[in-house]
Amino acid sequence: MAYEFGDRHDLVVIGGGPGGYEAALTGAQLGANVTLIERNGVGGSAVLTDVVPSKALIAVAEAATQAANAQRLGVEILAPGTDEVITPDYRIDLGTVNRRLLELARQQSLDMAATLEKQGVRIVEGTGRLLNHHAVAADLGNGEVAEFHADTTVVSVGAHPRKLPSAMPDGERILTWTQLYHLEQLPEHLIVVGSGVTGAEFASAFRHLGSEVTLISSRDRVLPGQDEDAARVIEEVFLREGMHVLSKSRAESVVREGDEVVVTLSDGTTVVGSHCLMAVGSIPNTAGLGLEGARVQTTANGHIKVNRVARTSVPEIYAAGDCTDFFPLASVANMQGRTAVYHALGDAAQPIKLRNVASNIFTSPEIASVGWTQSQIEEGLAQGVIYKYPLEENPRAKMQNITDGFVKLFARTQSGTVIGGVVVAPKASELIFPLALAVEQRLTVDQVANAFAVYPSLTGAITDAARALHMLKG
Ligand SMILES: Cc1cc2nc3c(=O)[nH]c(=O)nc-3n(C[C@H](O)[C@H](O)[C@H](O)COP(=O)(O)OP(=O)(O)OC[C@H]3O[C@@H](n4cnc5c(N)ncnc54)[C@H](O)[C@@H]3O)c2cc1C
Ligand SMILES: NC(=O)c1ccc[n+]([C@@H]2O[C@H](COP(=O)([O-])OP(=O)(O)OC[C@H]3O[C@@H](n4cnc5c(N)ncnc54)[C@H](O)[C@@H]3O)[C@@H](O)[C@H]2O)c1
Repeated sequence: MAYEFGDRHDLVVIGGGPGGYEAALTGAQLGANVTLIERNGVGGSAVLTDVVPSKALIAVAEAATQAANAQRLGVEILAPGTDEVITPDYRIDLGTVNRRLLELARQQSLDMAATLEKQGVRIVEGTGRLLNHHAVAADLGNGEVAEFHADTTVVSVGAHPRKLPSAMPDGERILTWTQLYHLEQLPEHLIVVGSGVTGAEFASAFRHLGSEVTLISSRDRVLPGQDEDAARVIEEVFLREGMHVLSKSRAESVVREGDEVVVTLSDGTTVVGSHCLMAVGSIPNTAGLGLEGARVQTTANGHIKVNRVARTSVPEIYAAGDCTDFFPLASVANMQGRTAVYHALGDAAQPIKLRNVASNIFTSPEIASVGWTQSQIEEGLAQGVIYKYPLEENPRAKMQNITDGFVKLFARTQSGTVIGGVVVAPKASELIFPLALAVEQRLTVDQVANAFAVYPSLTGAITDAARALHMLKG
């Protein structure tokens, strides 16, 4: 039957992570006929191996350190039935912890699949690939292939851990982050190769869980590309907590020798541990997708090029998430998936402003940021002034014995409009939202300062920083 413009729109989504899930849900809500092809589980790597289990593991690490924090505030812990003050020891049963994390992830994946099905989305278990700009195939296993007509296709296939040929993971002692959740026992000595966000988060978590940790950083400091003051705070905390941080050290090879792993650095020195986590970046899952045949353009690294409404070089094909050349965050994947479908189906699509994306690094303390960065301001890419307010001056922080961290605010010279900020604090992920709102809504430092912050509260540090920038408008 000939297709008539205005017929029910066939939307096919390949990949059910944050990008694909949101695209499918939005499509169903807008009345499209939606098919989602997913090969592993709805929720994607974000739910099954990346965000959900890692943040749940970090919650365990935080719980493990609470007794020590309480002691610093003067809480005495007594041996049962005595007045003897003891320093409590703790042990992590990693097998039990991991089973809980995987179950949490599995359940969330099932809940998300159920939500999609309730909205009328057809979920196809299989591996999707583009046939052309109006047709998608799903390999269902056993040689079976299903084909779908697509008025619009959204490709949201994510990425997988990068592996170095000289440091191949064996799933037992040399691991990618997706393999950590099968460990039964806490690594005695975990060597983390790569000090980007993934490496820093796991190094912090495993140190708090009780492992000896060595972090191998190829740059001169951890968290390259992040706010320098923030990275300095984290590195100081890591060192204070007994982590070994090797900077300007590139891992050339990682090999297993019995129950040990040996990491050889580029200067020839070796580091020996019980386990090694490879956190050296990700590769987009775009090989074999039929992109070239469909004339979808990619970058040299295989990321799909998209514009601000997530459209690719082919107007009927959109792409969202880690397989694109945008910022690899679950929140961005979500926004791209939604925006793509709004745009394709003729609803009001807001082009995505990457500058306004709030992000957080779940180390301890956390680092949250939004907007322009200090280095961009210093390079003259944005006109702004910078104010840094140390948390140790904040009354609530003093009460809670928080000594590390700060709130940093960036405001446009003259107008005083908030253009960015960084928060380094426990739960910085919760504190960044007022700054994200200020950046999105172009609030001035005076408007932020005039809002009431609860006294005493850590958000008071945000209004105090905004107040300190008041003179800008003068
Ligand atoms: C350790 C770690 C922690 C992270 N923590 C955070 C965090 O705290 N906050 C945050 O915002 N971001 C975080 N991220 C980033 C986040 O995980 C990604 O940005 C997010 O998963 C991207 O979503 P996506 O939909 O693009 O891809 P994914 O979540 O990877 O989903 C893609 C899906 O596509 C499927 N697929 C692939 N190819 C095909 C095919 N051909 N056919 C059918 N299905 C296919 C896969 O099975 C997968 O289910 C973290 C990343 C890592 C590695
Ligand atoms: N909390 C979060 O939101 C969160 C958490 C994890 C990841 N992510 C997302 O994933 C993205 C990627 O982060 P990532 O840390 O996985 O990858 P990355 O590419 O940012 O970092 C990998 C690091 O490994 C280093 N490296 C590579 N080879 C090495 C070697 N042989 N020896 C030593 N170091 C080596 C690189 O120089 C780099 O600094 C982030 O930008 C972020 O968007 C987000």
